[in-house]
Amino acid sequence: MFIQNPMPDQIDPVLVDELQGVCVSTLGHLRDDGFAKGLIPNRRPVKFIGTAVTVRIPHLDSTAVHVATDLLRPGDVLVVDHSGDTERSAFGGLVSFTAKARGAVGAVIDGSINDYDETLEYDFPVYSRGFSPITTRILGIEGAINVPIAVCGVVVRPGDVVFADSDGVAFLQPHEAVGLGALLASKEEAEGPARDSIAAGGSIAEFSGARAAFDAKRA
Ligand SMILES: O=C([O-])CC(=O)C(=O)O
Ligand SMILES: [Mg+2]
Repeated sequence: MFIQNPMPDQIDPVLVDELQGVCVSTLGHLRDDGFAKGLIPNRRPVKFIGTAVTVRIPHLDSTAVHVATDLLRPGDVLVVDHSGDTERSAFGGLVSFTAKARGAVGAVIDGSINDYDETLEYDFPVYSRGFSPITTRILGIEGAINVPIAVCGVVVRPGDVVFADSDGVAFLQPHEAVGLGALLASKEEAEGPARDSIAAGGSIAEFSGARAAFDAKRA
């Protein structure tokens, strides 16, 4: 059976701009949930922020990936739940070429990819579990587009914010991203004076609070 829900509203371009200026790992200093643990990028440095268009496929059939890829809009990110399969790739050169041609800013595949060199040639950023030369087929068995999916144990809804850079991928609901760029920027800006102080002989442990926390429980 196939499901195709409408394309999600795209995230506010202001949120995209705000998150462009900050690091995913700065969010990782503040929370543990929502990260796609275990995925690697096809290249570094990498940075993309966009709207999740979700796809779930079974192990062997990538029919829904091809259909969804045609629907991508500028600013979208293709996010694929391959139902736990890593032996077969459902994402290769032609899919990345099409995604890029539609204006998508990246892809996040909870599965393997193929045509690795081609993805680089098209300069299309893809996070995945790795690489496989064995691919899916167009079998018309089943798949779902724009439904909630699981990516590395994280629930991703169509329209979620995909926040990716060289350190990894975070998924946020749009309301969680409001004001987040400013919060992360203020945290990063605080490191400027810390660097100046450390360069002059100051202490990272004083800056971070580690010295005080350590001493408070020192045996
Ligand atoms: O077609 C596929 O499913 C994967 C592939 O090789 C491509 O995208 O070029
Ligand atoms: Mg191919």
